[in-house]
Amino acid sequence: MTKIGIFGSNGRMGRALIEAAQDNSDVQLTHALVRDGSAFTGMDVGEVAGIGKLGLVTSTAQQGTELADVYIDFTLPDASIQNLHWCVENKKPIVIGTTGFSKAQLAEIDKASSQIPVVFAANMSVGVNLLMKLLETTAKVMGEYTDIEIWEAHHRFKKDAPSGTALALGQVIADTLGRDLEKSAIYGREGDTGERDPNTIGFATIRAGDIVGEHTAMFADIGERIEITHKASSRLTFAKGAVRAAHWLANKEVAKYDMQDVLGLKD
Ligand SMILES: NC(=O)C1=CN([C@@H]2O[C@H](COP(=O)(O)OP(=O)(O)OC[C@H]3O[C@@H](n4cnc5c(N)ncnc54)[C@H](OP(=O)(O)O)[C@@H]3O)[C@@H](O)[C@H]2O)C=CC1
Ligand SMILES: O=C(O)C1=N[C@H](C(=O)O)C[C@H](O)C1
Repeated sequence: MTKIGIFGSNGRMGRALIEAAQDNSDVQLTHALVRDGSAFTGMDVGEVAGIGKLGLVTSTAQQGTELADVYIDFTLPDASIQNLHWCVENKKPIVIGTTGFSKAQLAEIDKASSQIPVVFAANMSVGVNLLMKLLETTAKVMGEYTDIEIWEAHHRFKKDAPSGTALALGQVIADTLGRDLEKSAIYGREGDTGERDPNTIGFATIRAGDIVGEHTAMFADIGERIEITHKASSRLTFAKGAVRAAHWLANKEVAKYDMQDVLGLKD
């Protein structure tokens, strides 16, 4: 049994993680954190998640360092880095699902991964991680001569764009084709753009209503195109993946892992 802690327990993902932990018999939720001074401090976690009382109340990072074996963080980049430092100080493995990190923050995650085990993935669903494998194959077969476009849609509350998943999909394609994503990426188009440069990878973003998360990668030629799409209809799919990752990470060596490692999808 892995004892897990959740940062940002009152967030959209925090609440889904509480529910997912309840549904997984390999783990026990023993530490549910909220930010210092949060109005949610001291509330029953089940009531925070809307699933009825569970007999555990939320607390802050200061209120215990031995309360869980592995921590899960889906917050915002600055908070995530703060939580990562707390895990390094307390030698706790961490699963990070937050997106939108700056380059400097990504370097901090790399550095922390030489001190504690870290799973870091922009998307914890099985479907998106399988989609990444399909993209490798598609890019190998069609990537050199097709126009590659990635688009994503998310709810109105999302703060970062393009989504971490869209960027990760672009990275898989760029790596497979031996391209530098920073040089190939086009983030939206407007005005007199001229004809399409065949070496670019285009990104488009939709933010609307309560869309949980949708991603499509398109490889378009004259005469045919392939579109590979993933649609998430519940945050529980990400949360279940993250809880599975936390249990998997409990006894792993110090290193940086991703969901492909957790799911055994690496060649
Ligand atoms: N990897 C994956 O599979 C997925 C990743 N995500 C990513 O997870 C992240 C969170 O998404 P979501 O749950 O929708 O976001 P929410 O805004 O609903 O939740 C954010 C949480 O972070 C807390 N938080 C924010 N700032 C701070 C801070 N400075 N100090 C302490 N706590 C803080 C909030 O607390 P408070 O309410 O007090 O501000 C809240 O609990 C995003 O980056 C999103 O892209 C989302 C889904 C799947
Ligand atoms: O903010 C979200 O909600 C999501 N964010 C992740 C991302 O940026 O890729 C994953 C998922 O699509 C939901």
